[in-house]
Amino acid sequence: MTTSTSPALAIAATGLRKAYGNNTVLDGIDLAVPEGTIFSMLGPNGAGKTTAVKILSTLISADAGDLRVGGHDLAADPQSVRAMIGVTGQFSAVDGLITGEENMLLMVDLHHLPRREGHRATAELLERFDLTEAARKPAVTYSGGMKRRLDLAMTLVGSPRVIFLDEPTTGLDPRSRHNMWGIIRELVSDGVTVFLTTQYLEEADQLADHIAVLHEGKIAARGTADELKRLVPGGHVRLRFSDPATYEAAILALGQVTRDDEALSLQIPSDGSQRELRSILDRLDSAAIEADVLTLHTPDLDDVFFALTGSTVRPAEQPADQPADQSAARPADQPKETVR
Ligand SMILES: Nc1ncnc2c1ncn2[C@@H]1O[C@H](COP(=O)(O)OP(=O)(O)OP(=O)(O)O)[C@@H](O)[C@H]1O
Repeated sequence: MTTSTSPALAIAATGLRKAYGNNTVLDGIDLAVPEGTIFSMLGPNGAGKTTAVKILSTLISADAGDLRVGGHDLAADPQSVRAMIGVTGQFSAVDGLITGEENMLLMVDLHHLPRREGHRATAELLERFDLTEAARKPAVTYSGGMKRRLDLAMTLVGSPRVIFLDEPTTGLDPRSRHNMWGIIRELVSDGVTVFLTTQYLEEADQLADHIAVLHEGKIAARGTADELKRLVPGGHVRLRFSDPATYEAAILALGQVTRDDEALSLQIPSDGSQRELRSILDRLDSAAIEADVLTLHTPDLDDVFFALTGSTVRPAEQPADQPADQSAARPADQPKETVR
C-alpha cells in the first residue's frame, strides 16, 4: 500500500471538511478505523453522519482532508476505493418488483462476476441471511427486516472489505434489530471492517469497538463505550415518593442528597456497590421510611450523548417525556433515567 498512514487502518481521515454554503457539516474531523473492527459514528439528526459516509464511500467529494480507505487515497484513486467497499444506506437499493434472487443477480452482473460464481454466491448469501425460502418472491412482499437483510446481502456480493452501514436498523422492530446485530458481528469475525452510523446508543454500545460522537461538525468525544461512559459523572440511586411527608423524612434520614421537590425524588451519589445500597436501605429502614420507587442508575451512552451534545431530544425510540418507571424494560443494572 502506498500510504503514509498505518496499513492496519481500513479508514483514515485527517482534517475531513465539508460545508453546504454556510453550513459547515464536518469541520476538519480525524478518523482512524483499524481493519476488522466496528466503528460507530453517533450523532443526532443532521449531525453529518450520512455526509461522512457519502464522502468516505466516494459518493460525494470532501472540501478538504487527507482521506484513505484501505490505504487508497480517495481523491487520487476513487476506483480502487469503490472496488473494496460496500454501502448500505438509509434508502434501500432493493427493487421491490423483482424477486430477492433477481435483486442479488443484478448485483452479480454489476460486479461482473462470472455467472456460475455469481449463482453460488447468491445462494450462499440468501442462505446466510435466512432468505432462501423467500428468494423467488417479489421483494415488495418482504417485511422491513427481510428487505434490510436482502439489502445487506446485495452489498456483500462483491466481497467488500469495508462496509458502510448508514443507520442499518432504523425502523426495525427489536427482534429484527437483534438479528441484524448478529449479522454485523459475523461480518467482522470474517475480517471485514464496518463503519456504522446510528442514532441508537444501545446499538453502538452493543456493536462498536470504537465510537465517535459527532456534534456541531466536530468529534465531541471518541473511545470505547466504556471509555465514553467514564467521561460522565458516576452513578446514583434515585428514590421517588408520592407522600411529601415521607419525602421530607427521607431527606432528614439520608443527609447528603440532591432533591427534586416537584417530582418528590431524591438522588444519592452511589458507585452501585452492595455495601452502599445496603447502607442507604438501612438508614431508610431505621427511620421506617419506604420509597415508592428505587432505581439504581449507572452511566450509559445516553448520559454521554446528552452530556456531550447537550441534546434535549432522546435520539433512540423513546420520547423524552416517558415516565421513569417504564425503564423496567431495561436490564436491571442499567435503568434508564428520563428525568434530569
Ligand atoms: N445536498 C445537500 N445540500 C445542502 N445541505 C445538505 C445536503 N446534504 C446534507 N445537508 C445538510 O448537512 C447536514 C448533515 O446532514 P446529514 O444527512 O449528513 O446528517 P445525519 O447525521 O446523517 O442526519 P440523520 O440522522 O437525520 O440522517 C444537515 O444540516 C443537512 O441539512
